Amino acid sequence: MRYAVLVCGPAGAGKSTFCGALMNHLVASKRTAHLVNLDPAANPESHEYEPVIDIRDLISLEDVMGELEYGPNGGLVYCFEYLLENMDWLEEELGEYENDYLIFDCPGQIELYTHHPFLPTLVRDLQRTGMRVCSTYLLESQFMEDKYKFFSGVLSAMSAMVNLEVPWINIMSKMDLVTSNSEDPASGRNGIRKRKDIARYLDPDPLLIAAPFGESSGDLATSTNPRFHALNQAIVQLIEDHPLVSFLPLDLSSPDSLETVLSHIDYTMQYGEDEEPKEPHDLDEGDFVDME
Ligand SMILES: Nc1nc2c(ncn2[C@@H]2O[C@H](COP(=O)(O)OP(=O)(O)OP(=O)(O)O)[C@@H](O)[C@H]2O)c(=O)[nH]1
Ligand SMILES: [Mg+2]
Repeated sequence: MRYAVLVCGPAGAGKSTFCGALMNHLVASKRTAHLVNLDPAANPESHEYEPVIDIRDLISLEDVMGELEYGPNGGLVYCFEYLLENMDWLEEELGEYENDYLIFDCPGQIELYTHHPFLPTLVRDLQRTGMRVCSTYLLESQFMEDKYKFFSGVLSAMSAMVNLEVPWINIMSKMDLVTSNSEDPASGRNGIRKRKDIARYLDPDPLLIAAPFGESSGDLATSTNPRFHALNQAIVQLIEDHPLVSFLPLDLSSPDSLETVLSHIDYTMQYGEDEEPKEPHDLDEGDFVDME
């Protein structure tokens, strides 16, 4: 059985860093894993591990921009369309990896996750070749500093999730930054200082945007334009009715945190089907203890 873990999320969410950390962790646990780079714009030095398969061997953004005179965004879309037309290239490259765990570092263009057919087509192709696919979606912890930015992140995660129809794990990356913030009483602009506040973001509480929250946030009813109140209310209702998104915290400075995330990934793919299926580590109060 072959396993594919897609690492998705907006630009700069920490996808490539997470891929490297996951590779390190798997190698240290004596498991075979390989990195696949699907980002045509990736800097060759951005990966700690040399990718075994690299979209840049098929097409690179530099060439597209240079030869076809595309701008960076049009160029990226061109690269993915080119890959979709040449999926036999990817299948051939993947053919060498039987019984392996493949980590796909995806590009950070949000369009790819919301409405471009690239990822759904890729997933269907991978599944057709008998791979078990799961996707992770990273949002960085700085999103928690601004409720509106945070909920737009939640909505984009939701949109990507319903678009892809594979087992899905949302990850709040760069949690180490929240820890260092919390040591500084002057920071935590929106009151992300206490454990229970973090919990309201990891398991998004729609009331964060419906009602005033924390001392420093002010009264949202007066701080936002009344024209948006009905929209906010509708978003609150949507998230309340469809609580699809919750986040696993990822703090790369803690090996336990990475292990917890990995155990969830393994569990959703039922990694090692001959073995007893493992329960994922419980995400309990203890996971936040060292964040205080
Ligand atoms: N503090 C902290 N910084 C991180 C962490 N992960 C990534 N970063 C930093 O965030 C920036 C972006 O990280 P990348 O891993 O390149 O993010 P990406 O999602 O691959 O970015 P794109 O491929 O450009 O979309 C880099 O400067 C990293 O050093 C983390 O866990 N903690
Ligand atoms: Mg990257």
